[in-house]
Amino acid sequence: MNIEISEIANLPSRFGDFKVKAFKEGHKEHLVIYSKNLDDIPIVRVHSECLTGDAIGSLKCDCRDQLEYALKMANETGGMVIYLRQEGRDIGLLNKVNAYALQDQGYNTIEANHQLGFSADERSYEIVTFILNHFNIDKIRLLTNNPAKINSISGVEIVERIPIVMESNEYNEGYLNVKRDEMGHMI
Ligand SMILES: Nc1nc2c(ncn2[C@@H]2O[C@H](COP(=O)(O)OP(=O)(O)OP(=O)(O)O)[C@@H](O)[C@H]2O)c(=O)[nH]1
Ligand SMILES: [Zn+2]
Repeated sequence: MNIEISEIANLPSRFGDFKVKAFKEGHKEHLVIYSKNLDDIPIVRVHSECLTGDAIGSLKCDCRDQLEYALKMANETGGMVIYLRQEGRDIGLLNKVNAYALQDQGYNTIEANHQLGFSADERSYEIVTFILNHFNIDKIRLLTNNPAKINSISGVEIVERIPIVMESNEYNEGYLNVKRDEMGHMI
């Protein structure tokens, strides 16, 4: 894996004063956002890109609420958000919009991926191990509800899982139910 690594920069934000570092992996550019006070066993959120939720405020998912929650927590108690450019569980933005179009016709989030020829979740997390090693972090407390994410992160010890359960709304209720019932999410 050939990874280009940026300098460290300050990033004052509406959620607090952070430091950021970018990691370029092929055509994907990931961002690590972290507080100045990082514990030996830091709280880490591994967040996959969701342009529709994170930037546009879509109500179809819980991504933006989770991102804001994680950034607030990182600011208040110390921690790191690893923002991975794996849009749409790594099927990409165009395919995710096509998946949403299928969802408009009644397919659920998994069925829509399958209709397009993808598995339910195409993501991988090798870069997370690389990033944590780079920061000399070998133990983390991971903010997630997703058992597949816990199983896929290797090379570092996850000493604790911290739930990140957001309130549902009428648009994302079905999506969250599928995550719980078919993807094993602990919500
Ligand atoms: N293909 C597809 N991707 C979606 C859909 N809704 C949200 N996503 C993507 O799902 C991903 C959500 O990732 P995370 O925020 O890391 O959350 P997670 O894997 O569900 O697990 P948690 O850590 O428990 O939040 C993002 O990449 C979103 O773009 C959908 O209906 N179809
Ligand atoms: Zn989302």
